[in-house]
Amino acid sequence: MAAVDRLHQTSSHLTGSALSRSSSGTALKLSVHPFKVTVIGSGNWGTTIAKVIAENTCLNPQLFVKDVQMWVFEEKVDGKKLTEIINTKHENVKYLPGITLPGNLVANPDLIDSVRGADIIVFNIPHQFLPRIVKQLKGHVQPSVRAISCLKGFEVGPNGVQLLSAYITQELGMECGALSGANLAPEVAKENWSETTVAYQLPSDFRGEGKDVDHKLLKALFHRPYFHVNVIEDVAGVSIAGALKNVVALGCGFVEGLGWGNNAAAAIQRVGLGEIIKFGQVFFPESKVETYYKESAGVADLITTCSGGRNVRVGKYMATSGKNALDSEKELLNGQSAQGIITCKEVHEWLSSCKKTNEFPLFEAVYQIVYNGVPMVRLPDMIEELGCIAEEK
Ligand SMILES: NC(=O)c1ccc[n+]([C@@H]2O[C@H](COP(=O)([O-])OP(=O)(O)OC[C@H]3O[C@@H](n4cnc5c(N)ncnc54)[C@H](O)[C@@H]3O)[C@@H](O)[C@H]2O)c1
Ligand SMILES: O=P(O)(O)OC[C@H](O)CO
Repeated sequence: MAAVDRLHQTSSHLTGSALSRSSSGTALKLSVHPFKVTVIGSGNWGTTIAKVIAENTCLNPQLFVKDVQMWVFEEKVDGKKLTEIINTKHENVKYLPGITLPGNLVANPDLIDSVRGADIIVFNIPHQFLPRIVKQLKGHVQPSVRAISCLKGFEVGPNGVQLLSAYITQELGMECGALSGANLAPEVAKENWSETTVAYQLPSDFRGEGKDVDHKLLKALFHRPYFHVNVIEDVAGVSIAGALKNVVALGCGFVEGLGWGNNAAAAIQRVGLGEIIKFGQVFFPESKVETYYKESAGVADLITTCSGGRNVRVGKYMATSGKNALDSEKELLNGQSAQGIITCKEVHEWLSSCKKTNEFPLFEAVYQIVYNGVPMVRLPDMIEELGCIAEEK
């Protein structure tokens, strides 16, 4: 039963709320019942963010149920079920090897069972799997549940281009925010200091402090001494920056793999940042330009992704090996996903449908290189040519 339902059932014998201080130092009104948290996904970042959450639920029993369910797409590793390995060895040996996970993080192969009674669901899977997950969840989660999406990408379909948080809200009825930042999973997992941005808007049916998810509660859930959280309202800006920087990182990988050096990589990031901001302004006017330069989810994530993320590595490998994107991803990432490969296709489909590909020449060039075999050396010319066509119009 969700905390809010339990809250309503027991409200007759409530005597009021008390003030508590979370491990992040934030003063919070106590929830009548602690919030139960489920993480859907257990990849490189999924496992890392589940570790962060489980550390906080353990430290804040007044706010959260200690055990955190983590849904795992079951697979065998050396003949053993991954869930069993995680629950006995406390290590995700396939997707986050070498990192000890908290004992209160429980791997669960049953999606529906993992969300039973959850008050907060954190979505953290490669976004191509989201429609199937959401379909399975329908009818098994209450709209009163709140969600945070750590996914990077878009949903392009009959409703045009959609943020993944909006897609989750549309399909499951639950309010959904976003978490994104300069957060390469292996560094966060090792507890090296970094920052992130959580974006969440209080829904119209907000039930009140201590009874519902708000900015203070989200800070208590995600903030760690090594993982500094800033909570804002701009869900669109955070999501757009997180999705599109992966496309820019592929472009960066191409010029690095071609051996063109730091200046070329900086040029790609400059053009990329401009296109990210423009995409937000044109298609999601509610997004705020300041998010892109002030927040970790903005330019900081662009820099870190273009320095050491999986997309830049895939782009570079494509350039040095001559292999295509999917083969490069498979050979380099051991089952992990470089989300820029799918995102550049989603962006191309959307821009084509509204005849605006020329206005985003870097995004379009990356798409043409990945899907139509256009030579990478044409990247500078394509950026210039397409940009000129757009200006002439
Ligand atoms: N890794 C990072 O550094 C990082 C950081 C921030 C955000 N993100 C974002 O978080 C999201 C999740 O990334 P990740 O790194 O956790 O995943 P990942 O790239 O490591 O992908 C592997 C995961 O996909 C799962 N999977 C494989 N086939 C599946 C299927 N058919 N159905 C459902 N799941 C399946 C695997 O079980 C595994 O959990 C992505 O959108 C990514 O861009 C990643
Ligand atoms: O490894 P990537 O390229 O998926 O990027 C990881 C994160 O998004 C960086 O913050």
